[in-house]
Amino acid sequence: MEPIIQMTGLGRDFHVRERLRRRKVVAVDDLTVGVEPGEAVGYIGANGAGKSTTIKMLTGILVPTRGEVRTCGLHPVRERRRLARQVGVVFGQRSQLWWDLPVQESFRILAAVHALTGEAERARTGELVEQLEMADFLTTPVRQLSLGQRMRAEVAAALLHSPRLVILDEPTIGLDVLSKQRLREFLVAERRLHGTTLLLTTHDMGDVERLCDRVLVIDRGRLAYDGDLPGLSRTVGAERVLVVDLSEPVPDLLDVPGTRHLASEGHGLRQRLAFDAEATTAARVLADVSRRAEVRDLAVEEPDIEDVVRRIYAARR
Ligand SMILES: Nc1ncnc2c1ncn2[C@@H]1O[C@H](COP(=O)(O)OP(=O)(O)OP(=O)(O)O)[C@@H](O)[C@H]1O
Repeated sequence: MEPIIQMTGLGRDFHVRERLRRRKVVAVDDLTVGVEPGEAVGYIGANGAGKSTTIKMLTGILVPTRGEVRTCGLHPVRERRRLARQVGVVFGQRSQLWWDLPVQESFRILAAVHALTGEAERARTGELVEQLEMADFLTTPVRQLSLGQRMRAEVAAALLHSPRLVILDEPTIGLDVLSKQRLREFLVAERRLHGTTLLLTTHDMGDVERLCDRVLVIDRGRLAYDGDLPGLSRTVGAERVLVVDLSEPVPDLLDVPGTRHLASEGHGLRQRLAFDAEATTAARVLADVSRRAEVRDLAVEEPDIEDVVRRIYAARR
């Protein structure tokens, strides 16, 4: 099958004026990545790493300086209108809704733009209204919506024409826990029902954990990692954490080989020990702890993904 996104040696420079000089900023460099139909890909990186620039090239907003890009088999700049029929884009910070119109009017206009009419329009709008729980604010002008409501309306607007590829730039930024959860559940369902391909940039690792089966890390314009989340943790040797509940309070377990004591609660009844999964195992740490105190319960926590990404950047400096 033809990849839905294919970037080959893709690059984009900007020339910025600094006092009297012009300085070249290489925003994206030598990016070669293919995304297959149906994949859900998290595109992550620090501020200024080049995520938005990549998305703008994928959607035809920016012309690349170097290399090639095909989105849905199309040339994004030259075939931008054809591409718009197959791609839905959500920019967390920018709206494609009409500020003074009720939400449902925006949907009607967008449906007309995409030549979606009659029963097809009713069915798709009905599906989105139900799944994104928008019935209560369909007649409310967009400017009066809460952020969570507006984001749901934005996502519905971008997905009204059932695009094959949905690109989301920071879709959950600023949302409360419940709104985030709703939006994520919707995207998971949309993908399951329609085989939609997702590409999302985010600083929220919860988005990546719950939505994506592949992660691309971009660092200063270049691809730093391409694989799954557990692999990302292994690559940087991130620590896991053993949490032990003990039968009686004991002093902090500071000398368990291969571990770092993180914290104690309840005068030492619960202790948290970080360990490097490459250097030792949870079983070995547990055996050592058991020699010092009776363990009533335990849990092993996976690496904190924020920490993982910080380590990737640090390793490349
Ligand atoms: N229009 C522009 N003119 C000049 N420089 C730009 C322009 N757009 C982006 N850049 C520069 O290109 C680099 C990459 O920016 P980009 O917006 O793609 O990063 P990002 O990963 O999306 O960051 P963020 O997470 O902060 O949104 C940065 O150094 C940025 O300052």
